[in-house]
Parts: sequence; C-alpha cells; structure tokens
Amino acid sequence: MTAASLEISGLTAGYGQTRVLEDVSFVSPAGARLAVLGRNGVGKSTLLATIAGQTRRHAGEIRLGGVDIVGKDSASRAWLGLGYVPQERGIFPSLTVEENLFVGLKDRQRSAVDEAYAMFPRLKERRRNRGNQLSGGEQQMLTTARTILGRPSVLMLDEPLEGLAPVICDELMAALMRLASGGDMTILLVEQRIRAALDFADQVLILERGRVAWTGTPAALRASPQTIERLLGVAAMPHSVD
Ligand SMILES: Nc1ncnc2c1ncn2[C@@H]1O[C@H](COP(=O)(O)OP(=O)(O)OP(=O)(O)O)[C@@H](O)[C@H]1O
Repeated sequence: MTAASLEISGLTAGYGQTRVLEDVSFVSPAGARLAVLGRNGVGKSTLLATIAGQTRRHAGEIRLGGVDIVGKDSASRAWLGLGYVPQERGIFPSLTVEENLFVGLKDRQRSAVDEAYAMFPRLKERRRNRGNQLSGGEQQMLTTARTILGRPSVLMLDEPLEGLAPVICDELMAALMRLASGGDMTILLVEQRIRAALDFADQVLILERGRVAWTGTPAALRASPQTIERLLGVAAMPHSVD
C-alpha cells in the first residue's frame, strides 16, 4: 500500500462518559512523520486508540485517505490500511515468532516474513520461540514488525522504543524513516524519548489535557525551550531534545 493522508477534525473521545480528548484537529499529509508528544496522561495513547476505533468517540471526524472511517470497527479500519501498534503489544503468547508474523501478513505470501527478519535480525534468531519466551524488547520488535508486514498506509506506534536497546532503537527509527520517505506509509509516533521523536518527525503535535496545545516542526520546537518546558516539562534535561 502507499501512504495515505490522515485528517482529524473536532475529535472528542474517551472512555464511557469520561472525555479525554477535546476537539482535537490536525492533518497529516500522505508520507508525513508526525510525533505526538505531551506529559503523562494527556491523552496520547487515547488519541491513537480512538483513531484505531478502540475508544468511545463523542464527536468529530476521522478520514483515512479522504475516506470517513468513524462508522467502521477496528478490524475494518485495519483492512482499510490503518496499522496500530498499541503499548500493550498484543502478541500471541502460545504462537511462535514466525506464526505471530504470519498473522500480520493479511493476504501476502508467507515469504514476506523475510522483510521482518531483515528489519529485526533478532526475530529471525528467535523465530521458533514462542511469544511468551521473548523479552519485552523482543515482543516490541515482534508487534511492530507484524504490523508493518500488513503494509498499512498509515502506521500508528505507541512508544515503540520502550524496552529496546539503543542500537535497536536506532535501527527501528531508520527503518521507519525509510518507509515514510519512500512514500510507503504515513507515520504517527507517540514517544517518551523526545530526542528520538524529534530526530524522526517532520511535524510535531503536543497535547495538553486532551487538547492540541502546540503544532509545528521539530526545528521550531527545539528553538523554543519555553514551549518544551511548559508542555513537556523537560527543562532540567536540555540535552534530551538536542
Ligand atoms: N481504558 C481506560 N479507561 C478509562 N480511562 C482511561 C483508560 N485509558 C486511559 N485512561 C485515562 O485517560 C487519560 C489519558 O490517558 P492516556 O494513556 O491516553 O495518556 P498518555 O498521554 O498516553 O499517557 P502516558 O504517557 O502515561 O502513556 C488518563 O487520565 C487515563 O487515566
């Protein structure tokens, strides 16, 4: 699949009657790399889960490649090209690594799993191990690779670097960069590692208490320490965003 645009307009959503997101709007053009940042609990995960169709939407529109998807369930959104790697990972613990990857292939040939092994050689070494035998970092690689194998047009990743060794973080970010700049995918990245997120992104959106508090480029954010301090609270760690 080729990259698709994602348009969010007036999105208000949450859990049951509780509203977490309030009137969120933004547009990611096809092939964009959007970093979604903000302090703990501001609604970053809820935003991705809402786009994936896994929370209660109270109002607003979600368009994938121009198509309104709010009436579709999660599985239909996935088939329409929306890839989602949640924080909880969601691998199948009793299946092997390779069997888990097969699940992500949709209608592709089984040989396509080699793409996952090229991205994460560690998964190839572990391909006969069961999901419950993997470390946290390996599970993270597996769920990310499995989603990418489905060739989504928009890929949403919720803290994909958590638990990964630094060298694997660099490899994953480089692989994601290639997918976005090759026009294969639009990528939305929620990440606590601000420096890695800013190195990767071409757009930044910062949430505060469920609302869009700031949007701009990574360069503009780096040039505004006050914004970083106010919305991300990392003034004491200036090198974390260098
Ligand atoms: N399944 C749920 N049911 C009810 N409330 C939830 C649920 N998941 C999250 N929340 C609440 O929604 C709010 C936003 O949480 P969310 O996980 O989206 O924030 P976040 O910015 O991703 O935080 P973090 O960086 O800590 O992951 C929080 O108040 C949280 O307690």
